[in-house]
Amino acid sequence: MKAVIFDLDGTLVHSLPDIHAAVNQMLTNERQAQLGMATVQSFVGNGLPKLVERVMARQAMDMAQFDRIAADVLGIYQTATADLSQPYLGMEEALKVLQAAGYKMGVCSNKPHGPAIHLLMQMGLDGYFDVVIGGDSTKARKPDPFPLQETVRALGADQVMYVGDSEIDADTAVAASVTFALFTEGYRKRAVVDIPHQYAFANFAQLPDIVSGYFQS
Ligand SMILES: O=C(O)COP(=O)(O)O
Ligand SMILES: [Mg+2]
Repeated sequence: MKAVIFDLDGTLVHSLPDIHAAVNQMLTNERQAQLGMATVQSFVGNGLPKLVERVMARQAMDMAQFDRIAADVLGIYQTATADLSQPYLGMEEALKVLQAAGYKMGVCSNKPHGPAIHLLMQMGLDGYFDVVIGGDSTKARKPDPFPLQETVRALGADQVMYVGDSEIDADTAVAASVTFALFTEGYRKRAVVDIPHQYAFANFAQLPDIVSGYFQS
């Protein structure tokens, strides 16, 4: 069975504006200065605990408060997960084409599972995915291969492509020996040539041909 597995933040959805807003709401609560969108973007990718750690380090906040601050950010984000987020252009159309072509689809994200499900539901995307693995769903987070392997296993897939936007996704695919398609318009930090990938695309209209080309090869 053939499956296409997607990353979420910066791949299916431009979710940064809501993440940014949640971080800044927490910073307001803590009487700290606000952070810009680009700074917060550079902190996204390794999951919520890492994001909070990076924000607190940047603001020289007391790390003894980490658990309370992380819970605060999660609580705020859970109440406004999809207020400002935008689906990438053509993404849902590509999912429709892939679903109609018979591919099974899953999500493997470092975003916590609760907000990941909430975001997919709010965007009307939950019906495309049989399995959603979040950053807190398994014993490990990407770039550890385990969550991706777990997504493959839960889908019951024997042939897989992973689609993601970051070097973390690329490293995960390498570690799991899974073919990787890089969406170049998300939150990557390095140049496209410096990120290991078998396929790259800037427009979701290209994805169905990439997927069918790979599975026919
Ligand atoms: O939550 C993050 O840091 C990144 O989430 P992603 O794995 O869906 O890109
Ligand atoms: Mg991502």
